Amino acid sequence: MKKVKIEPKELSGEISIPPSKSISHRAVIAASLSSGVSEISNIVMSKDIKATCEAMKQLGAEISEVKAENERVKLIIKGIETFKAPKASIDCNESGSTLRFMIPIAMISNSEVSFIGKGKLVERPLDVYYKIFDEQGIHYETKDNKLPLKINGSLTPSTFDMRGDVSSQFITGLMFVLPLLDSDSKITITGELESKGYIDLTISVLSKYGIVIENDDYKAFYIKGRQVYKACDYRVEGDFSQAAFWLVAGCLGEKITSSDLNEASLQADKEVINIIKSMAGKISCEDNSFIAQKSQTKQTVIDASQIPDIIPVLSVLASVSKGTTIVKNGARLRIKESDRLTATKTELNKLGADIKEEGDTLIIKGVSKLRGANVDSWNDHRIAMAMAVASIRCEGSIIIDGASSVDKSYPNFWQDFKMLGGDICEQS
Ligand SMILES: O=C(O)C1=C[C@@H](OP(=O)(O)O)[C@@H](O)[C@H](O)C1
Ligand SMILES: C=C(OP(=O)(O)O)C(=O)O
Repeated sequence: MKKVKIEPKELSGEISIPPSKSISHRAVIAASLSSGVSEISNIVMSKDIKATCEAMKQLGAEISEVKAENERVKLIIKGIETFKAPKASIDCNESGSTLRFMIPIAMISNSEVSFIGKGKLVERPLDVYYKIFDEQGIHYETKDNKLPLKINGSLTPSTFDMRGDVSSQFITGLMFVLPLLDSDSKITITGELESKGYIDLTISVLSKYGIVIENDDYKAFYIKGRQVYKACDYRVEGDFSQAAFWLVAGCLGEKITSSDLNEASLQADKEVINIIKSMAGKISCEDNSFIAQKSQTKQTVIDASQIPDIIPVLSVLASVSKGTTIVKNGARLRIKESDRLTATKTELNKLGADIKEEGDTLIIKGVSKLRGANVDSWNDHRIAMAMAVASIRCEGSIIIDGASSVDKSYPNFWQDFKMLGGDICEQS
């Protein structure tokens, strides 16, 4: 689907939130590294999760899909017995998580491995790994620091000094493999660790598979070598990054209930609840469902450093809230599927929002209404979905180009939008 045209309408109803993409990646990898068979239920085979499954299969995991309800599947994963050398390049498509997680894992095969990808992934930074390869004398080839990347060598247990402000995905990547090395390792973080919640998720999923990582206040992580992954059945909980779209939609329109979320979740983007409440958004919680209702919201200050994925949709809410909202510490938003600071500002301003970018800060002055216009997703799923939510408050129809970018994480997004009453039609 290239373009969608949306006629402004308030949405309402109940939505079963799709499973967490971040947890799905981690569960698929941990099960693939385990001895024995694991069942991972409540998975959506979005493009990113498919890329991770294909990568683990290339290394020797056996993964089969059992159809469950709606678009969800259960994966039966027989863990890798002997690591295989990948026969072809590992295609990470547009998934930063897949690339940063798979690099150290594929190196266990101790053969030459190569990585390819598409879109902005080709240029998303990998320097944190290149520094480690240089320190450990690992041979790698890349042109202008872009994919494709070839690596020949394996990691040695060590103390790894890693920057905390580029992407937490490098730290998660090492956490998958350091337990398998033949002696102990330590990761020390230089600077402040951003996206901490994603590290909590990694440690939590790994612990279910028998792996222990000691966290010394996010400044250092101690990882014993010679640990063994043990197969474990796992049901993936709902995704707060995706729920954010419907929670904002509920505050802009009518009542929307987002179900299948875990009230006690470790997901960083659960913070969306506190942020919307701080903006006077009406959100209540009942039995792991969150109910959002039409609200007159007001300005706030949002620190983007721990929650980069929910900034586009929170900017939609801020655009039609009273007062001026500040989104600060957004530097890492520029190295996602798009430059999310510029994309959010540019596309929402086309709809009549009043957003300025100053350094890595967005200054969002609330306006009383938005207007219809043609906007672009910048091939970023989170921009496409944020624009769809913005349509609720537009005074004319909006056309979103690059609508199929949602397939990266939420292939059923447009069906769900329609199910809640959205008036959309596909355009060629
Ligand atoms: O580990 C993960 O699952 C993720 C970590 C975050 O990235 P950064 O650590 O690069 O901010 C987040 O933006 C991404 O969507 C998923
Ligand atoms: C940035 C994202 O994912 P990734 O880094 O895995 O591409 C995302 O899902 O918004």
